[in-house]
Amino acid sequence: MSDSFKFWAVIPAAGRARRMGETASPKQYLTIAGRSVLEWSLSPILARDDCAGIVVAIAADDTHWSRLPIARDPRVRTTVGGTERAHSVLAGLRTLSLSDSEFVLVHDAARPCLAADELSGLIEAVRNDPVGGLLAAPVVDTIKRADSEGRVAETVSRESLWRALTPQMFRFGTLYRALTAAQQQGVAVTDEAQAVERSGLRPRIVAGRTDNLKITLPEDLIRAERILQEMQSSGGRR
Ligand SMILES: Nc1ccn([C@@H]2O[C@H](COP(=O)(O)OP(=O)(O)OP(=O)(O)O)[C@@H](O)[C@H]2O)c(=O)n1
Ligand SMILES: C[C@](O)(CO)[C@H](O)COP(=O)(O)O
Repeated sequence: MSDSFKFWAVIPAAGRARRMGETASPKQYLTIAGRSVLEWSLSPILARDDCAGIVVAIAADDTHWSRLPIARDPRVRTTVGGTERAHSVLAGLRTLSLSDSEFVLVHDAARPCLAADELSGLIEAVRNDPVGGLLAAPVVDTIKRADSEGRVAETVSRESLWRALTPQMFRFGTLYRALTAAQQQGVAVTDEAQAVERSGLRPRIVAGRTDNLKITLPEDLIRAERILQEMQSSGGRR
């Protein structure tokens, strides 16, 4: 019997990339290893048969998206994002007509190095989970909290600390209600899991790859390009 599991993806791509400084275009549209960051981020998701479709939340004044070849893919639609990442994700959810139990996967447009095996790992670990979950990487550095003078206030135990990555995958009803509640309460959640945690649930942590980096600062572009070139030379998205 064929597996009927399907998920929709929401891709927040409406950011202004302020931490990148002056660039030719917002970071999600910069070209690395021959393709835009955004197209790299979408490609492992579009390569899956269980992806029912993708909603990309773009800025209201975005002039880049329509020039990308992927904009002509019938499985990909766009909507206008919001002032915060969480608002852009919620805008994407609002375009979907899904039952509460259907899954939605959220992946940053600024994470182009997502590997196929890592994506599969999340989906297989979460598709039967009652809450949902996220890719994350264990914290391996010693963590310091700084004081107002830029000196060490304390060393924070890294025991059981993880860095949240994306994708993060939750059932539509759980995520929609959690993000709506956070917005109504004026709470700026920085990932989907935080909103779900605020609703009293505990998302599953799934170990992701440390090279699933988010392009945030200029030096991240070079790192991401090297990772993608290594992926290509080793025969595709691992
Ligand atoms: N209002 C926003 C803010 C961010 N994002 C998206 O969320 C992802 C992660 O956000 P981040 O790395 O912070 O991107 P920016 O907000 O663009 O970066 P900055 O904070 O440096 O401006 C990115 O794909 C970004 O496009 C979004 O869709 N809508
Ligand atoms: C969602 C995220 O990528 C998980 O680490 C991160 O929280 C996004 O933060 P940003 O400040 O919106 O980039």
